[in-house]
Amino acid sequence: MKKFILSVGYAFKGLKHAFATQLNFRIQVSVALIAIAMGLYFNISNTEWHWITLCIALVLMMELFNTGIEALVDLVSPQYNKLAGHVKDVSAAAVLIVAIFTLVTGTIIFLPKILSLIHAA
Ligand SMILES: Nc1ncnc2c1ncn2[C@@H]1O[C@H](COP(=O)(O)OP(=O)(O)OP(=O)(O)O)[C@@H](O)[C@H]1O
Repeated sequence: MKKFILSVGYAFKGLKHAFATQLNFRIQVSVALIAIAMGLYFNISNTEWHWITLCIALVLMMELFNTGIEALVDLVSPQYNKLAGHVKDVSAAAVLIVAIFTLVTGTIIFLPKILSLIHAA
């Protein structure tokens, strides 16, 4: 049990480190909070909450993996290395894919609600 609590502590240490050092992670957390506020405002359905929370989890998870991979590349290859560059680029591409998926999902869920709010005004 003590080992489990320690592991959770290390995970929170990682979160704190990513938040303190990564501007992108702070932006993504802010966007996630805005999405949650919009979900509450528009009173979205359970299914829509599932999609929104899935997107939030995927984006934050991919950014954390990307941060870890970047740190590992910098550790093992501080000098310019073509392969090291590829590793970072591919890792960044994974974040991009999830970001596009999130943008599409957010648009499908929120755009009709925003438009009907505008029309009702
Ligand atoms: N050691 C390296 N060898 C070759 N190319 C690299 C190396 N380090 C970085 N690059 C290239 O520069 C790009 C940007 O790298 P960088 O480490 O600045 O990442 P970043 O996405 O700007 O991350 P952050 O700003 O969060 O540190 C990489 O995607 C890669 O193309």
